[in-house]
Amino acid sequence: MAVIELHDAYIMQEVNTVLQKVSFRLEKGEFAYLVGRTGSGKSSLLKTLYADLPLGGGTGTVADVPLQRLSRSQVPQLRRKLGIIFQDFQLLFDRSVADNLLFVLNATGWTGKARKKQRISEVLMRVGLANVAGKMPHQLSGGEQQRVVIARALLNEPLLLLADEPTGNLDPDVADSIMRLFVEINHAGTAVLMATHNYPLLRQYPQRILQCKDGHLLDSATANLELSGR
Ligand SMILES: Nc1ncnc2c1ncn2[C@@H]1O[C@H](COP(=O)(O)OP(=O)(O)OP(=O)(O)O)[C@@H](O)[C@H]1O
Repeated sequence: MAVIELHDAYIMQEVNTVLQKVSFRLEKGEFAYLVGRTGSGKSSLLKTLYADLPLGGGTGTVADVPLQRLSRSQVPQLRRKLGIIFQDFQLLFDRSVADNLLFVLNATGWTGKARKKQRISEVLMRVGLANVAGKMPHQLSGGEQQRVVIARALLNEPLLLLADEPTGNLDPDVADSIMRLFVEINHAGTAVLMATHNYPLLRQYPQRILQCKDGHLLDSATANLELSGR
């Protein structure tokens, strides 16, 4: 079963085509990196997959939701099936870690105080942060904050995690531990598509690679990629 299936898809920023004729499938439980020089279209592709940008042409399905002609009301339905780890989705700094997570549970229709509390401890435990629920985000290190962002993405047991540079701005040891967390989550059955510039991690944890290049998406599953430089 595919969690992402694009066929001749056009990835657009307003009237400009960023990527053309993009076709690939990501299967349930699969892991793939998304690489490419700065400005090559990685974020635009991810944004199209979670319906922040409209599909410019072709067809696409993410977690069984068709992307073409998606109505506003279907966007939350799609996003509930995804975990999104993106610069645009940072923690709310005016409330505690638990309240950040609660905010998402409330927005996605969870009910029952005890159930919500239970789910919050489960996801924090899952990312190795059992004791931070009452802390404010600014009391945490960058790596801990990123773990909370990952915990938040796991709240609704997503089929697919979309991550944009989740190890950016972290020192190498912390980046490595975040990467191991992604591998663990993936082994538990969640598909992962991760945009990254972190070539050492890519070599250390080899996986399928999708590369944005010259307006096209290349796939290590079907082509030899040249990955020198950014
Ligand atoms: N909000 C926007 N409006 C118009 N054009 C945009 C917008 N965001 C990005 N673009 C353009 O779309 C193209 C692809 O950008 P995108 O952010 O997808 O690249 P990227 O591969 O994610 O880059 P980076 O590695 O720097 O994050 C670039 O030419 C960029 O200038």
